[in-house]
Amino acid sequence: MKKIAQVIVNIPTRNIDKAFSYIIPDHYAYIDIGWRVIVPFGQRTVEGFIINISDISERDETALKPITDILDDFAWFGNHMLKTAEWLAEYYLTSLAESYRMFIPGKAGVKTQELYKIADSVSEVQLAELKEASKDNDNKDNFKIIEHIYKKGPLKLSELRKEFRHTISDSSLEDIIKSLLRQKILCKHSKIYKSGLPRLTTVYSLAVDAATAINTINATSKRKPAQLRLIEELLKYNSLDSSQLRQLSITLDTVKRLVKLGLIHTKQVQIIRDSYADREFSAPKLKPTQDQEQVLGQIIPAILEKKFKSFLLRGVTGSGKTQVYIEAVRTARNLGRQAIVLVPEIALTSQIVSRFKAAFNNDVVVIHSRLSLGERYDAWQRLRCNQAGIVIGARSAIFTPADNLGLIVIDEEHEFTYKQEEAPRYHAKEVALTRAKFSEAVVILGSATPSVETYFQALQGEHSLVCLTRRIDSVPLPPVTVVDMRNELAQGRRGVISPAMQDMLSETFSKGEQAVILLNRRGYSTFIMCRECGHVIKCHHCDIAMVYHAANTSLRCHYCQERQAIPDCCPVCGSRYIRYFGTGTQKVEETLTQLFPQAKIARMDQDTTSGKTSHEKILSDFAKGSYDILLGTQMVAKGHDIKNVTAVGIISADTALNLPDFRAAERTFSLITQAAGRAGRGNRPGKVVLQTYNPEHFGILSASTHDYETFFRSEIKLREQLDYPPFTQLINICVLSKDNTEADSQAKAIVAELKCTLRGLNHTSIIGPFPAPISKKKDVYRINILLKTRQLSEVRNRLSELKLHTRKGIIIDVDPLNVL
Ligand SMILES: Nc1ncnc2c1ncn2[C@@H]1O[C@H](COP(=O)(O)OP(=O)(O)OP(=O)(O)O)[C@@H](O)[C@H]1O
Ligand SMILES: [Zn+2]
Ligand SMILES: [Zn+2]
Repeated sequence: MKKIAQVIVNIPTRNIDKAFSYIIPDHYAYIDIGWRVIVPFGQRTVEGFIINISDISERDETALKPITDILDDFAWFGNHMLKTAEWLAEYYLTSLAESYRMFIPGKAGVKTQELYKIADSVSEVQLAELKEASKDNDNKDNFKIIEHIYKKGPLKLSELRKEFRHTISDSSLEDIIKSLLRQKILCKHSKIYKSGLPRLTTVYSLAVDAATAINTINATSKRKPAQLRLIEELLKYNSLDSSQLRQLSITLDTVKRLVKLGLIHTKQVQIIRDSYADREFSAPKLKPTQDQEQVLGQIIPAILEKKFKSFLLRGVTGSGKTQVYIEAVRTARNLGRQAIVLVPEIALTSQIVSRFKAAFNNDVVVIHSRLSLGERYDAWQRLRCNQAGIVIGARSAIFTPADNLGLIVIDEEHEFTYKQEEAPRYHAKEVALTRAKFSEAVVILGSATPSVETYFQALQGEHSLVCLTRRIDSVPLPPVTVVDMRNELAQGRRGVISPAMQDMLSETFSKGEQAVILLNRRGYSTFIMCRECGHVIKCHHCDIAMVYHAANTSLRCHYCQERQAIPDCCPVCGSRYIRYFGTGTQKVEETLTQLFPQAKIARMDQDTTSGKTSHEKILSDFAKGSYDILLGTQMVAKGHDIKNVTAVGIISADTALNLPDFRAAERTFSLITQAAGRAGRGNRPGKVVLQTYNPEHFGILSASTHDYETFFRSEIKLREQLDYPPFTQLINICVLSKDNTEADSQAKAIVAELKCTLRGLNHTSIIGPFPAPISKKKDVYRINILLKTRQLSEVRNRLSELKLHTRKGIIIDVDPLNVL
């Protein structure tokens, strides 16, 4: 008996939010839940995912359309992947398609193209009549087009345009096509391409023994030398593909002749691209230290048990967390289970990739943003056919279609990059925990500065807390000298580099050691302010301060890229005292060059690292010792392990403290601790100088002693007093409109709706509406409504009934990390 499939169509519109039913035709009777299929949808043909199968009723048989094609010869979604996708849509209030498609490389398995073809109903006789009619001048162009399509088969509009570009104008071409469609002479035809298809190549090998081949050639051919050489090469290499033939300067003609003679076999084989195949990795084999053994002693049994369990590995900077991950992954692999390792950003973490590559070789697949779609498919293909079992990647790698997942590692779990800032607005940690529950896998969350939420969960027993409290070989953490910049100013020292920092640096360079200097900003000087009236130059489209760029002495908006010249006087009060505020990397670089003319400086910020490999290149050159100083924004503070770095300077520790965000202290603490943690990781002691205007702030104080516990205890008290996460959970609802009053009234209407929907729920409050801190972005006004609740799942249920997320101009962010 026929069956019905419930199919999620892969169309990323927010207003379709259910599955549709299709008949499974007899010839696809074997397909099942989790398969990717092609189905008709309105006028279109689209990709879909089967999420359920049921029996057919008589009524269905006539009412429903059948599935037209399948995309793979296996179920793309394993059971736990389906459940994770379903959870994702429910938790983050997004459409089903938006969440299922996360598991597809490039988010879609097919591409569609509109073609024009002669309608099937048009007969030869009719065509002849049309030809006759075309002798009359008016219809000449019409028939030219029909004839061309008749000859060539279905064509794209662009192909027709190109063909007739000299004879028919674009607009009349379109008019003619429209009229032919109306007359039903032409019809539209959508062609579906599967994307990321395996690449095939032809491989040639000998079909007979060498003597037979040579004898045959000698007997039949004049152009012997080339053919004989081909036989010789085939004897040497066994088989050759077309690119190898090209390298050997053997023409395809030669090959074809021998194929014709039956001397050579041809075979199509799939090429699976491995973008790291040609690179060599080496790292010393490390024997786990006693501390690492003790941590592994808790993690390994859990992996062996093949049950869900999560660990928070809190290990001070340089305590050897990577080696713990490696041993844990080895355990999972020995069981034949797969592992996903998430890192905040591949370009900044090439060291961890190298260590995994050195330990596991080709068993590791690296997924990064520079991979082509084909390469991404291949990476996943390698996993499917067991050529590889370990995936390393940034947050989206959590959606890797691995069927037999045993372990998920999230390194630097506190990093904000694990949250996606577009729909679905997921946090990779939440997805990892959910996916691991469904697949009975172990999760390791690692960090020297765990997020307040994660640490709180661990203390509540949600994750097992395991700790590495010392650096490898008990190397001490670097002492931090705090410089109070207010004192510096009071004593007339206005330089961006204090004498204390200068002393540290000269000492470092005199010993041939290296320094990292962190500046939590970008650009030369950040914004421009009038010293008389306080006016700040802002972007007209985005309501945010324009940033000064010295390179082209202009102002630029970092949201919309709008440029503006620097005004000579204040546009509000006309004062000439309009000056540059703040300090950027370029300015610090100039100062450093003046102070240390011999020092070679590598600058790393968004301006210098827009190129393809710059991040990795700058870091690896610095690691090789090509530079004395690595200077830059946050990105210089992350993850790297360079033994010759003994000094770290933090120039403006507190810029992050002033963000309108309840996590400002946490961000500041972790940034400083991570930066300080780059110093003295080898056998030479490290040193840190930290400049600040808020030396008594608890975040800065505890960072200066690398004291996570103390920081956490103060911070958690504040969170409790103010009823912020982890004591509550937040949902941000952002209303967008080009028209300010429209945005305003819509937001008010939504608040009224929410009040009604959420009535009677305890511990739930609606804050706002209020303009978002960046109240206008690219000419769109933004108004926030913040929900704070201790009953997230109930609030979510009610919001879901309200179907807010399917409305236009509304962004819902569950557990937002950024409400700017
Ligand atoms: N068992 C070991 N024996 C010797 N050296 C080790 C061992 N484990 C790790 N190391 C070395 O210790 C250094 C620090 O390790 P790793 O980079 O993993 O630290 P981490 O905990 O990830 O630090 P961070 O949080 O600062 O990134 C590395 O150079 C690593 O090679
Ligand atoms: Zn002014
Ligand atoms: Zn702008």
